[in-house]
Amino acid sequence: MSAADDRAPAQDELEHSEPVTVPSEYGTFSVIGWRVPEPSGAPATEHVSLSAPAPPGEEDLPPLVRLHSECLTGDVFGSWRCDCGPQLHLALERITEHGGTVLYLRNHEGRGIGLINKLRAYKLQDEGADTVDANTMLGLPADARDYTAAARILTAMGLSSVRLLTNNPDKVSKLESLGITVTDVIPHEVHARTENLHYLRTKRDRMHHHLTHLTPGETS
Ligand SMILES: Nc1nc2c(ncn2[C@@H]2O[C@H](COP(=O)(O)OP(=O)(O)OP(=O)(O)O)[C@@H](O)[C@H]2O)c(=O)[nH]1
Ligand SMILES: [Zn+2]
Repeated sequence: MSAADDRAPAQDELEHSEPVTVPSEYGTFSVIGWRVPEPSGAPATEHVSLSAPAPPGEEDLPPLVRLHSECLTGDVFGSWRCDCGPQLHLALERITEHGGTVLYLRNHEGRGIGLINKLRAYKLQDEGADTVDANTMLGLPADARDYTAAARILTAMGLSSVRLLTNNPDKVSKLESLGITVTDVIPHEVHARTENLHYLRTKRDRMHHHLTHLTPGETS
């Protein structure tokens, strides 16, 4: 353990590791781990940023940023119930091509209700509820995500003005309310599948996501 690890951080202090290089199938990233105290006083959550430089000709644009909410089932296990896995892979590709940062938010699993509650919500969806009502039936918010940690990390990285990869207008307004300027909202739509079509239509119709091509196999 290093001297830095021994040091007791102030209660609301943002901690981070030094950047390390991670080569991957998408390209090479500069990766930083971030530890952000939860406002509730709950144990701090560890997040991770993956960044790549902008190519010549694109350095003067605000950086591309993807705020990716953790989805263990989609991101790691390749679940087809949602579009998270393909969205993550598309973001990593876009960031290595155009430069910018993927910020992987690990307190956002299940739109902020956690993994076990998300799986409980899946059970209710299998019994007929949609993704919004399933959360509500569990006595939980339809979307419990808080972007304070994301805004703190972006600010610490010097990214106060960004081009955001998202289909979710609520994500844009919440980030802007925390002091980050979103100069452009760049659609981040991936192929719909038969298995996630109902879920995506619910996101479009009830959560106002900009999803324009909801036929399996199509993307914008
Ligand atoms: N509670 C709940 N969470 C889900 C469900 N399906 C996916 N998620 C979670 O939803 C989060 C991703 O949110 P989305 O609404 O898919 O997309 P978004 O991040 O708001 O918007 P984009 O930036 O356009 O991707 C991840 O944390 C997933 O774990 C579900 O049926 N119920
Ligand atoms: Zn998912």
